[in-house]
Amino acid sequence: MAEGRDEDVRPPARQQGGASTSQPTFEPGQKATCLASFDGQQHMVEIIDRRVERGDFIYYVHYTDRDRRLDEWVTAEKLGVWALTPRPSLARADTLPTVSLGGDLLSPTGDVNNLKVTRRLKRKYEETHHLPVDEHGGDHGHDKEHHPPRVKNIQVVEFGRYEMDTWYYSPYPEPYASVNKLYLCEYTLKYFRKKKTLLRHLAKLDIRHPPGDEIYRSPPPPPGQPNYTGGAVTKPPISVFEVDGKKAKVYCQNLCLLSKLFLDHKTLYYDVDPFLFYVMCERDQHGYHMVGYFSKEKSCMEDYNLACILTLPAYQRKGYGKFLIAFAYELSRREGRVGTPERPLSDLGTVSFRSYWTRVLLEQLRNVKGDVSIKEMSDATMIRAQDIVETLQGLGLIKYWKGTHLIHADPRVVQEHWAKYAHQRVIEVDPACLHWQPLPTTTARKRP
Ligand SMILES: CC(=O)SCCNC(=O)CCNC(=O)[C@H](O)C(C)(C)COP(=O)(O)OP(=O)(O)OC[C@H]1O[C@@H](n2cnc3c(N)ncnc32)[C@H](O)[C@@H]1OP(=O)(O)O
Repeated sequence: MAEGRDEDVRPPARQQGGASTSQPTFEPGQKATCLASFDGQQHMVEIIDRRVERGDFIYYVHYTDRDRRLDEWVTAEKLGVWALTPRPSLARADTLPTVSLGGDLLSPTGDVNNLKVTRRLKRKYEETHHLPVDEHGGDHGHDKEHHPPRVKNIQVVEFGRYEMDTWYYSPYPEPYASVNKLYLCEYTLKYFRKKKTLLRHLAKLDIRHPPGDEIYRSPPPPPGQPNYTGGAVTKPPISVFEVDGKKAKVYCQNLCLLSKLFLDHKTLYYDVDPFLFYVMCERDQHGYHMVGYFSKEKSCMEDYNLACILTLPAYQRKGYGKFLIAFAYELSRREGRVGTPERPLSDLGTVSFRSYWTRVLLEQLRNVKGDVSIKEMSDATMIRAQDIVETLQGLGLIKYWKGTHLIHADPRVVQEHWAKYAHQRVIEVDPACLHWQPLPTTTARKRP
């Protein structure tokens, strides 16, 4: 057996920086195990940062098999030394890119015992073992300078009648970036450190909607039905505003700062001129309450019909995300261009688009008589062909034959899949409520 393979990878158990316990200390960048608060189980973590609190270290950890929104500060008692011991799966040649390196084992931090590892091997190892891919490698176009700090700064935002825990770091300017709780105006998206300053701002404010054109307005509830109160009525009155990044620059920049709190891979904050923002609001007697938005490039050489999408956490899992996605495809329909979201998709973005595509395609297949091609499906739904192929592959409704993908929609299989979607709560986009026409060039659009 190669030297070093069986050895535990242990951090130096020494006291540092005034910490007083006998617990081993951990360095930023080190791997450890941690008892996670989200499921009470042990997970592998990377130590991102540490600070001294009441004489002991506390650590900011990233669960390497989970999304960064679960990153958290933990006390040393929750951490354990991560010991690298041989496991059957690690000994398999097909999962070990290091076999060619003289049988030495790549340590979880990416070092091979006394050997140099190529970048490609390190990446392959990280992918095979679901470790975070080296973030300076440019997976999402980030490099060292542009990647934001990884420790969450603002913990809570108050927005309208909701208080929401944040998920990620956002580059709000100082001194706002260092507060625990930020107060936001839900109409202007301006941010405040103190509630009384927000209230003074609201008292002087005479608009109660986003600064753009209301291009979509669903009808009010039928007579006798109470106004939407957050769950009583399945179809809340909804409006969508088109906000131009060039005309309402500060609002759109504030929107990007807010959405960064919930979007890990977002890089756009200040250069908002080339984008239009479609801001979705619930309407009531007090005004228009923003629930989410998506952005779209004014002039896009690719097929992208949506750059970033967000539903604020207080409004998530009510069908608003799929409404926004359907809205983006309705705009594509009016433009006469198929569309697809900009990549990469987040985990929640993937789930939401997959769910939207599946439902729409199953609906098509249920109604179609005889054979249908991918091109016909794409023309009918405005969904890009590649997204159709991948979705139908996942459902087992497509075959690859003589170099071509052929839809093979057995009605029984379609019906089986559809049964899962039939009772879903869907907020439909009503084309009759959308007052929007594209101009021949998408860069300059005339209002209807
Ligand atoms: C191109 C891009 O911008 S990718 C980035 C996407 N945006 C983000 O990740 C920002 C943070 N996330 C969000 O804002 C939201 O989760 C969104 C926009 C992705 C979805 O918004 P929601 O209003 O929750 O969407 P909606 O209620 O329509 O649900 C969509 C699907 O996602 C599922 N879903 C939503 N949240 C969760 C969750 N936390 N866990 C598991 N599934 C979830 C829903 O169950 C639903 O699936 P189903 O149709 O099979 O039941």
